[in-house]
Amino acid sequence: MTGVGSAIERARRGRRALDEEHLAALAALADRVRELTEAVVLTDVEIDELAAVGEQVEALTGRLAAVRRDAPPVARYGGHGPLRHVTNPVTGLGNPLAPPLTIEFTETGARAGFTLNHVYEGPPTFVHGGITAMILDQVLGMAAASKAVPGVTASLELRYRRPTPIGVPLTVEAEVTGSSGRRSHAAGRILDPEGLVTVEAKALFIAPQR
Ligand SMILES: CCCCC/C=C\C/C=C\C/C=C\C/C=C\CCCC(=O)SCCNC(=O)CCNC(=O)[C@H](O)C(C)(C)COP(=O)(O)OP(=O)(O)OC[C@H]1O[C@@H](n2cnc3c(N)ncnc32)[C@H](O)[C@@H]1OP(=O)(O)O
Repeated sequence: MTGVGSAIERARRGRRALDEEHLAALAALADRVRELTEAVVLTDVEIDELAAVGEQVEALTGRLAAVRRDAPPVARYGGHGPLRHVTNPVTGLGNPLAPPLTIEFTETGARAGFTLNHVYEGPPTFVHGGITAMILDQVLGMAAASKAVPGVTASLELRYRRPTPIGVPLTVEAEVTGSSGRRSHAAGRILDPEGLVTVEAKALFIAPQR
């Protein structure tokens, strides 16, 4: 087999799957690290305390790195379903970088509610545009995968209509707008608490040739 699609399949199958108990423990650790990251971004402690905490964090990193995988793990849906990517940077419960988003599938696509803290700030009080792009890429991709053909992002077009606020409940929604052969088209948006669109997106996903 050649091509990106088969390479993704092979890489996922070659990874050791976590059981549900192990995944829950990893997710709990990732939550604590999310709290740590927000605390780092907002801390106002003295310089000596910054250095002291840094030393403790370095020691904790050493404990985790003591037994290391070559690549992130996967897990099975519900413990025995298909393999899922548990460290995805948007949805991964096991990735502290991920907000994380819990995506639900709708009749026409996918949606999720989420709130972003100051870790994701770009312009003061607003979400960084690269973060909203990443979220839209993922949710449009999952809409396409669930309603049309799973594929990699070939193009992503964004229109930032108004700033996306930090610290308030946001919604992201996406729907499939067409598909043919290996190609799926999707459209979506991020909405603020008043239902106003902050970012609009259109994307093309292409199933890699095997
Ligand atoms: C078992 C297979 C699984 C495969 C799916 C893999 C993953 C998806 C799995 C689950 C999905 C679930 C949810 C999440 C999904 C997505 C969220 C985030 C995804 C990413 O974060 S993903 C990383 C960023 N992404 C890349 O890293 C892509 C790099 N890139 C490539 O891997 C190639 O570039 C590729 C494969 C895109 C095309 O390669 P290729 O060799 O197959 O292309 P080819 O030339 O044959 O084009 C075929 C037809 O598409 C037209 N076409 C091509 N490109 C176009 C473009 N940009 N605009 C308009 N049309 C375009 C041509 O014009 C032609 O059209 P025509 O057939 O009519 O001539």
